[in-house]
Amino acid sequence: MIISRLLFIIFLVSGWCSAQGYENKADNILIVYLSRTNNTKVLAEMIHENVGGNLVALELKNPYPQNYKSIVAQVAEENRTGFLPPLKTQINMDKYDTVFLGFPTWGMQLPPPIKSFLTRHDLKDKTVIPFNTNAGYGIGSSFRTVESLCSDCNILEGFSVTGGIERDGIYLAIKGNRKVEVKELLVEWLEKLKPLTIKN
Ligand SMILES: Cc1cc2nc3c(=O)[nH]c(=O)nc-3n(C[C@H](O)[C@H](O)[C@H](O)COP(=O)(O)O)c2cc1C
Repeated sequence: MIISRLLFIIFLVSGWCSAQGYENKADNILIVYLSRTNNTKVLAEMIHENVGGNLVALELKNPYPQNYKSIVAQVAEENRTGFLPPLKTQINMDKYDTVFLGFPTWGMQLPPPIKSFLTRHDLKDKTVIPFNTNAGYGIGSSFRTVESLCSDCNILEGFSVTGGIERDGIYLAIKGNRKVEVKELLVEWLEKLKPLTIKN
């Protein structure tokens, strides 16, 4: 009796997985993201729920200051000088062929740690899919910079939504009804990508 119930559960779960359509590729999918106030992290987790794969938060050797004005000033200086902050997170890219790359907009640009990631990891010939949250001012030059730092990657259509407004004390904004709304948009986007990311 217990065994037949167990078999039934396995049957249901495997049916659900194949309905997602990503099951063959899950081991080859990396979802890597930078997030300070967790909005981008929520998107990363939603993508992970839908496509599986490995979920990795990028960490820095020297974390940014907590204070908003201090981080804004530091990021502006890093962007000005082209400084690439060293990463604590090192990823062996060999086993991945699809990389979901998540980041907030910082100073209307790609955050320096993502520039570090793209510069210090070999993503040649991999499929790269950017996703982003911002305070309502959009992606700025961030997606274009992904393209230029990853010119030998196959970059697919990215996804971007409004997240928090740290400047005004609004930190995690993708929660409650807003989370439900964002999830619908995100699933719609993933459905469009599916034929491009699954190779049989
Ligand atoms: C240093 C810094 C710079 C930012 N610059 C911008 C910006 O130029 N445009 C914008 O729309 N939002 C900007 N933001 C807001 C974040 O993009 C937004 O809050 C995002 O949702 C944060 O994502 P997270 O919660 O994953 O860290 C900035 C935030 C920080 C900390």
